[in-house]
Amino acid sequence: MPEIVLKHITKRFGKVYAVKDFDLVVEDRDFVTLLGPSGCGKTTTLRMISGLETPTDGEIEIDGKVVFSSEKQINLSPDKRDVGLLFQNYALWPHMTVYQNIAFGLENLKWKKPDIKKRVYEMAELVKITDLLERYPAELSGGQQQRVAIARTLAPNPRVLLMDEPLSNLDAKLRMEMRSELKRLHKEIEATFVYVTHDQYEAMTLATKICLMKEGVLQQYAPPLEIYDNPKNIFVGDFIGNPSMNFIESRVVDVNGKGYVLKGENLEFNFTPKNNLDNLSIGQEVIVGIRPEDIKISADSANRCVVYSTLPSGMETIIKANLKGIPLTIVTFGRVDFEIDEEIGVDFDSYNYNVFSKSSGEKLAIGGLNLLG
Ligand SMILES: Nc1ncnc2c1ncn2[C@@H]1O[C@H](COP(=O)(O)OP(=O)(O)OP(=O)(O)O)[C@@H](O)[C@H]1O
Repeated sequence: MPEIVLKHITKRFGKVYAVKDFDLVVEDRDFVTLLGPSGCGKTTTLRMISGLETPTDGEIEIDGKVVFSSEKQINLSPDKRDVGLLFQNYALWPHMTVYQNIAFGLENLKWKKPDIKKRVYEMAELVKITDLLERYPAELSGGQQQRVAIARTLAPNPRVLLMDEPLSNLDAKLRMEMRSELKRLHKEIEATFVYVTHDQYEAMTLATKICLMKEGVLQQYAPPLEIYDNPKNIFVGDFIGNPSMNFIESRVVDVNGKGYVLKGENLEFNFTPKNNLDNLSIGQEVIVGIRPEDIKISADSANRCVVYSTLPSGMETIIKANLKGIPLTIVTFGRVDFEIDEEIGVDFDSYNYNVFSKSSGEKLAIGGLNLLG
C-alpha cells in the first residue's frame, strides 16, 4: 500500500501559490527527497504532510487513512498522523540532558526502562554523541544539538519520517558520514522517509525517488539516475548535476537516414534519436543538452577544442574549453591537467544526449551525436 498520497494539493498564502495542484505517491519504504530552488514549496509540502500546515485544497492520505481532505473537512493534528518530524529548527528541551531528551518520547510511549536505555545508547552511538549524554543542550555546539535531534526523532522507530534539511548545520565531513548512516538506517528500520533538501547532490545520493519542484509545481518524480539521464525538461537537466549540463542552441535543418542534422552557431551535429523518432521537425528551434562527462577527451579526435581553464581535483578534472568558439564544460576522471590555451581533441561517444524544445523547454528525444563540422 502506498504510504503517503497527495491528491491535488494546493497551498496559497494570500495571492502566493506555495504549492499548486500537486500530486504525489510515496510508496511504502521509499526515501523521497523533495528538491528544488529556494521558495519552490518543499517545506510547505512537508509541513502539510505532517499536519503543521493546512492545505488550501486537496486530500492527503497516510497509511491508507485520510488525514486531510478539504472536501470532507478532515484535518488530523500532527500527533494523530503517526509521523516522526525532524526540522531545521530542532527544539531540544533545555532543562533536560541529552539522555533525557532522547528518552523522553520513549517514556511517553511507555517503553520499559531497560529498553529505553538500550535504545538511547544505540541512537547515541549512531550519531556519535555517546560522550555527551549527560550534557545539557546549552553546552553543545549547533552540530551536536542537531545530532541529538536526529537521535531523538529516530528513537521511537517511526514508520514515516519527515525531515527538512536535517544535516544543514553539520560540517561537510560529518554531513557525508550522516548521509551514509541515514541511508543505512532507512533500510534497517524499514520506514518511509520524506526529506527536504535544496542540495541536488544530497537528493541524488540519498533518494530512492527525487521529487523536483519549481514554483510550487512538480517538474519530475523519478529515481535519481532516471532524472539524471532522462530529464523531462531543461529546468530538470540544468538543476540536476554538478557541473551542470551544457546547452547548445541549434535548429533542425535536415533529416537523413542517420537522423537529424542540427545546426547551431559554428557547430553542426548529426543527431540519432533512440526514442521519439518523430518528435523533431525541420525548422524547429532546439537546445542540445550534453552532460560534461559525456564529452570524451580524445587526443586523436579531429574535433579540436581550446582549453580555457582546467580544475584538477585529484579524483576528477573539470575542463572549460571552447569548441569552435562554443564554451563547453567537460569532466574527466582521474589526474589530468592541461595548460591554458592548449588544444585538445574531444569525442561525443555516448547515446545520452538530450534534445529539448527551445520554446517549451520540454524534452523531445535522447540519442547519439556526431559532430559534422
Ligand atoms: N507563512 C507564510 N506566509 C506567506 N508566504 C509563505 C509562508 N510560508 C511560505 N511562504 C511562501 O511560499 C513559497 C514556498 O515556500 P517554502 O518555504 O515551502 O519553500 P522552500 O522550497 O522550502 O524554500 P527554502 O529552500 O528557501 O526553505 C515561498 O514563496 C514563500 O515565500
